[in-house]
Amino acid sequence: MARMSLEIRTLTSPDELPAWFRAVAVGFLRSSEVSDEEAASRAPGIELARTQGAFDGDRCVGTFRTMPQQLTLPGGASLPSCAVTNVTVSPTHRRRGLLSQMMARALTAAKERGDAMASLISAEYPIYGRYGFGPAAWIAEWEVEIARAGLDPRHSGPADGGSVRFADADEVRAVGPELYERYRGQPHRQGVIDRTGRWWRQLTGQHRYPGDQFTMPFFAVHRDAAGEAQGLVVYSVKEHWATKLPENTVEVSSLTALTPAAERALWEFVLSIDWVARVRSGFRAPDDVLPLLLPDPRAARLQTVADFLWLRPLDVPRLLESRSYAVPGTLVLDLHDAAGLAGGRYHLEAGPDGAVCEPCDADPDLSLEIGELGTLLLGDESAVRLAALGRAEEQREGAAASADALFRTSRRAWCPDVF
Ligand SMILES: CC(=O)SCCNC(=O)CCNC(=O)[C@H](O)C(C)(C)COP(=O)(O)OP(=O)(O)OC[C@H]1O[C@@H](n2cnc3c(N)ncnc32)[C@H](O)[C@@H]1OP(=O)(O)O
Repeated sequence: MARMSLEIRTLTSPDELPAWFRAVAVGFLRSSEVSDEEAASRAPGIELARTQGAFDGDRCVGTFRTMPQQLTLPGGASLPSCAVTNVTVSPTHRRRGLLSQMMARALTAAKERGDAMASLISAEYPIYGRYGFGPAAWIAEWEVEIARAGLDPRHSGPADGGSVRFADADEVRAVGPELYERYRGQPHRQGVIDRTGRWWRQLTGQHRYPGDQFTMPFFAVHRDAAGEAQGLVVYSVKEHWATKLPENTVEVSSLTALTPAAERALWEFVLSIDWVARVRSGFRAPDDVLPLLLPDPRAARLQTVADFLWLRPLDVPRLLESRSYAVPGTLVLDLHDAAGLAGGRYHLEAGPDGAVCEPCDADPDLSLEIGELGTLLLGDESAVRLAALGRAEEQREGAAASADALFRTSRRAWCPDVF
């Protein structure tokens, strides 16, 4: 049998994109065909220099792409992350190391570029741990049965004296991006990522792919008493009538609120629409307040809890110096990184006023794989739990609890967007 000649390389010409998009569609089991028209409409979102293909002769059998991303850390600062997406290897070429090679190239490039970390949303749990990624933020989804929730349909409107009004696509494009920028800079928004102009154009139907089934969603903006936009909810309605009884479902795709009053007002709004029997929350932070806004929280039934955002540290001092810490403390971390990108021993001196993290030779307090630091970075996992699981090793008794005192956050990390 002739041996295959497999080549992995960065795409060099937009002419290669149609075959590359077809390979993505095949890898994701979507279709074996992507029209040239659709490929052309997807091409402007792609940075060729960050797009890899695996080729068997002239056939594209593997895909891997990265994008620039800003990712918020505890405290509200954000750092550049190398966002990984469109990872596929054709079923005919799997388990021969193609992904491993594309990942190694992408992480090396990200490190050289100065990205502090890499991020992705993992299709399956077991794929990315081997490359130094760890699950850093989880999602939860609820379905609220309105009849059981006990809400008073005569509720008196937003607690801040503001209003909730529908907005059209133009208003959303005018108000949404700035509102969201303020949102992702708030102190407890760790895990939130930036949204591009293209993201907003897609949301509002200004940018559509040929063949997409787009229906304009409903947009409602909450403004406070001074008229300042403080929140935006985006939802669609799944229609169902059961012999003259309305059984419609509101499906929230995004709810962003800058204040607790706006958050409450927008949830109460979507929970009080006539003809609606159920509200699906969409993917939210696992500690979202939604159930507790209901007189009967059990009316919010949990549908999904799952890992979502995975992080791979690339620049440990920058990551640990850029996040916030509620209490003062010091910790020496011994980080193992088989890829040689971010491992080593680091001394962290942290506190509410800032942190210094430097390479050192001191005796370590805690030893762990680099991916476990990805898991701890946003404060969503306990080092004590990782130690109990054998995923972190205490070199000093009590070090895991000290790490938790430093790293854990009062609100849970959340990434609102799929990328
Ligand atoms: C960010 C995103 O885009 S997530 C989307 C990921 N893509 C998909 O899930 C689409 C369907 N799957 C695929 O296309 C491929 O199977 C991929 C991309 C997941 C893996 O590609 P491959 O080229 O087969 O991976 P590769 O051969 O480099 O695997 C390296 C190691 O990871 C393991 N591995 C790869 N995929 C998986 C998996 N899905 N589950 C468990 N282990 C896996 C391999 O067994 C191998 O282990 P080994 O080194 O101990 O032998």
